[in-house]
Amino acid sequence: MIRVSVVGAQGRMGASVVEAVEAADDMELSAKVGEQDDIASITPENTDVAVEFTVPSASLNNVLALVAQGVDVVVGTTGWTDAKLAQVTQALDNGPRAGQAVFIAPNFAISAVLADYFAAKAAPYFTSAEVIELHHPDKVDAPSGTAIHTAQAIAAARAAAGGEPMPDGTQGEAASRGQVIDGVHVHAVRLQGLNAHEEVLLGNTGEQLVIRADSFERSSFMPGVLLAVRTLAGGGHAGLTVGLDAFLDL
Ligand SMILES: NC(=O)C1=CN([C@@H]2O[C@H](COP(=O)(O)OP(=O)(O)OC[C@H]3O[C@@H](n4cnc5c(N)ncnc54)[C@H](O)[C@@H]3O)[C@@H](O)[C@H]2O)C=CC1
Ligand SMILES: O=C(O)C1=N[C@H](C(=O)O)C[C@H](O)C1
Repeated sequence: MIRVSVVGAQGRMGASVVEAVEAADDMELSAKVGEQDDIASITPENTDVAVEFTVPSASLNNVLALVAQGVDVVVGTTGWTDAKLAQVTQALDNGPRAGQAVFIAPNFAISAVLADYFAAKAAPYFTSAEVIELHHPDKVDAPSGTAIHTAQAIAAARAAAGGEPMPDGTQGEAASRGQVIDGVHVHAVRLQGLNAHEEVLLGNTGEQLVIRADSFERSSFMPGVLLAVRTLAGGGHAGLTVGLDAFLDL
């Protein structure tokens, strides 16, 4: 049995992970840790993999604490920057156990992972690309971690193909054009009734490709979370890995 502890267990995602772990035949729930609990209670003696879904302001410290304890971590919380990722890599290098692993996914839903992948594949063939993410109004961060990741992937694919900057006649600063991430405009919608959705618009003269992913329920993230837990528990992924595509045969 894989012993799993959940950090942020009382949150929307944390509670779904608790349910998914309890329903999995090959896993057992070890600890449920919330904001008021001591994360140091999670140790290699009681936990094979910790799953972390909290808030961007707390996630880095949680991950560093778990790595210092010698615990492998699957992270779904957003807000990761290159500087934060570098701190995780450094912590892993100094971890108390050989072969320690941290896995971070901007999105665990297969639809979103594939949308991201297809967008990067398509990007070099289009003059313009913009990203629209749409979420429930309780979400604290904007734009979504997924949209940032998608924009970066589009920009990298365009740059690798030697693409020109996108045409845009807007004059001066215009907030309504969204946040520009690596040259790609990203727009965030918060709407009651939505869960997690993303559209990538790709345009050429006279044509458009729309790639859309919809997570209607949080259950859509659970197969990806469990895949990551099983993969880390199986070993062989020492160090920091980002993105569920690393564990898929794409
Ligand atoms: N990677 C993915 O596929 C997905 C990622 N997310 C991300 O996961 C994160 C959590 O989302 P939700 O569950 O909707 O938020 P939420 O607000 O429902 O839950 C966050 C929980 O973390 C707890 N918390 C805050 N600080 C903590 C700390 N220091 N230690 C332990 N617990 C702490 C809060 O008390 C709360 O219960 C967000 O960053 C969100 O964007 C959400 C859905 C899917
Ligand atoms: O907060 C959410 O709900 C989600 N957060 C992640 C993100 O910011 O990309 C993943 C998914 O979009 C749901």
